[in-house]
Amino acid sequence: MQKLSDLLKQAGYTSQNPELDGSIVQRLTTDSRDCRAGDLFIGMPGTQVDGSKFAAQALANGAIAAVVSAQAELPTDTTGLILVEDVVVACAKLAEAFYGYPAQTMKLVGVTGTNGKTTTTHLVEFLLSAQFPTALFGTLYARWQGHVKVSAHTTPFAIDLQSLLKQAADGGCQVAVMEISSHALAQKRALGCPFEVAVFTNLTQDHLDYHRDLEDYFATKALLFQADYLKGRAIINLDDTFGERLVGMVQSSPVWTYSLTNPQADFYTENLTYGANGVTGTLHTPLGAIALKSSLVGSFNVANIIAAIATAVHLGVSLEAIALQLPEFQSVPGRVERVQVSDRQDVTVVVDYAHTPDSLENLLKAMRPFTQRELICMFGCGGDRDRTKRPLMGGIAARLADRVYVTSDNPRTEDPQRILADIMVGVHAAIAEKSDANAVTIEGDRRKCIQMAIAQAQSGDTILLAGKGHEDYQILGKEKIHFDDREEAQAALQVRLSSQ
Ligand SMILES: CC(=O)N[C@H]1[C@@H](OP(=O)(O)OP(=O)(O)OC[C@H]2O[C@@H](n3ccc(=O)[nH]c3=O)[C@H](O)[C@@H]2O)O[C@H](CO)[C@@H](O)[C@@H]1O[C@H](C)C(=O)N[C@@H](C)C(=O)N[C@H](CCC(=O)O)C(=O)O
Ligand SMILES: Nc1ncnc2c1ncn2[C@@H]1O[C@H](COP(=O)(O)OP(=O)(O)OP(=O)(O)O)[C@@H](O)[C@H]1O
Ligand SMILES: N[C@H](CCC[C@H](N)C(=O)O)C(=O)O
Ligand SMILES: [Mg+2]
Repeated sequence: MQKLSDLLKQAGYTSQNPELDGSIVQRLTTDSRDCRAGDLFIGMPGTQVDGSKFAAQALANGAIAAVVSAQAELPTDTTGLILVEDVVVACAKLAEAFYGYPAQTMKLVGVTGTNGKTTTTHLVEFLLSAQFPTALFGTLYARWQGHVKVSAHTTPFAIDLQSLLKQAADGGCQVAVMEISSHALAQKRALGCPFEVAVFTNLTQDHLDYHRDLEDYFATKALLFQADYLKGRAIINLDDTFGERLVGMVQSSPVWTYSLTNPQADFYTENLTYGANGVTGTLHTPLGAIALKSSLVGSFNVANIIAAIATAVHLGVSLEAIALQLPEFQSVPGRVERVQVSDRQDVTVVVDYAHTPDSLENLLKAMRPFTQRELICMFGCGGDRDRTKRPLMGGIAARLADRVYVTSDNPRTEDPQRILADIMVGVHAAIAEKSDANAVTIEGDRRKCIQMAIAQAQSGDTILLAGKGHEDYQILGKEKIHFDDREEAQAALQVRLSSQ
């Protein structure tokens, strides 16, 4: 809680309503519908509407004042309005001032990239925790020192982010590791956060509903590596072509590169051996080599591991401690998560969050060597999201799996049939290229589809249920219902067992 005039001054703004200067700000909010007495409303620009339009409603609901864009259409009576040039910047500045600049008391690690953020941040949290109390913010949850809050977004909005940082700092955390989405960078959710480490995992197609094209998506991700955000070291994947480009773009910070194979990189691996139960090999680092052993499956996870190790090394964790700890890391919920209900189970079922062409391809390739008989892929694509990735995912599934089940993911407000049809364009094109046409089943009801895929499988098959991973809901229209691939798979496996 702060006096309005003090808060504005700290954030770098001048008071425009002397009669309100003494008012005590109890909360910051960006939703006029949720305003109450003691709130300072911030009218954010959105994809649907400009929040500045709702200043009058916010004030009527009890807000002390409303921060709005100086460019917005203003009412004749401007009582209670605070005009700023850039509301998004103002929101970030007010949020950090309101919560007392919590990021200044911790070391921040930001992980960006299309795939691997959640996995890498979990690995970083795990490797650091023995030495530093560490907070983790990401797609699944914000957690620190025994507190867990389920996330609504991969990167919290500025006000929530600063509030979480404050709670983590008050809880004694010395490090906060967070996923930084491209949406977050575009919307300046983490503006003002000084990152000691910024990690770039990779960039492949996604989010082209939000970004103009891949170059625009890349330019947005690259913002995290500029001096505004990055105060310490950049850690960049040299195996990714955008990563290679990014190395040349980082001007003001030292860079460490990593690679699975390239000895030019600062961190690279050798002699990797993949098994159904994980991977072993050697990791070369600027401080010497260590033995690598992890239960994570797939070469993409080795990339995540190297990125996490480089981060831990930069923050001062010894190579010995890392080599000792790493084999103990179990898994991340919903990432290559096996569903096992009985020793008698004769098929392998894996739930995974692959929801981009690149992740689906990597996952299918990673599962193939451990598939005794056929590799079966069930997936769908989210509605109100990048439509152009759908046929690409259809093509990948049809080419790399023996049998494909196309179903719904989160249709949101789109017609589910249209999403299935978009996917099928890619499936058909891939099948046309091949003489041995794969079996393809289309079933829009995800529950039924999981039941069919598991019931129809043969002993020794691997069934991949992709796209929703940890999600315990399905979004149909504007409604959110409980739905969990893991629970559905367990039930279907029980039915299969009882009929054997
Ligand atoms: C694209 C995007 O990020 N959209 C977010 C944005 O919605 P919007 O731009 O459509 O908002 P809007 O409806 O135009 O409203 C503009 C402003 O007016 C305010 N308003 C609106 C109506 C009203 O009566 N009163 C009022 O005050 C709203 O609270 C808002 O602040 O602002 C909304 C509320 O502030 C967010 O809920 C919404 O996130 C939506 C739910 C979302 O799904 N975002 C996803 C795409 C996202 O951010 N994903 C990333 C990346 C995930 C990944 O890595 O794959 C993430 O970090 O999670
Ligand atoms: N480094 C990687 N490269 C490519 N694919 C990966 C990588 N790491 C994980 N994957 C695949 O991508 C899926 C999502 O991984 P993860 O949740 O770690 O990514 P994310 O970047 O956090 O995704 P989101 O943008 O949805 O938050 C995994 O389930 C796996 O199939
Ligand atoms: N953070 C991603 C998650 C996608 C998960 C998938 N299940 C879907 O709903 O498309 C997004 O908002 O695009
Ligand atoms: Mg994530």
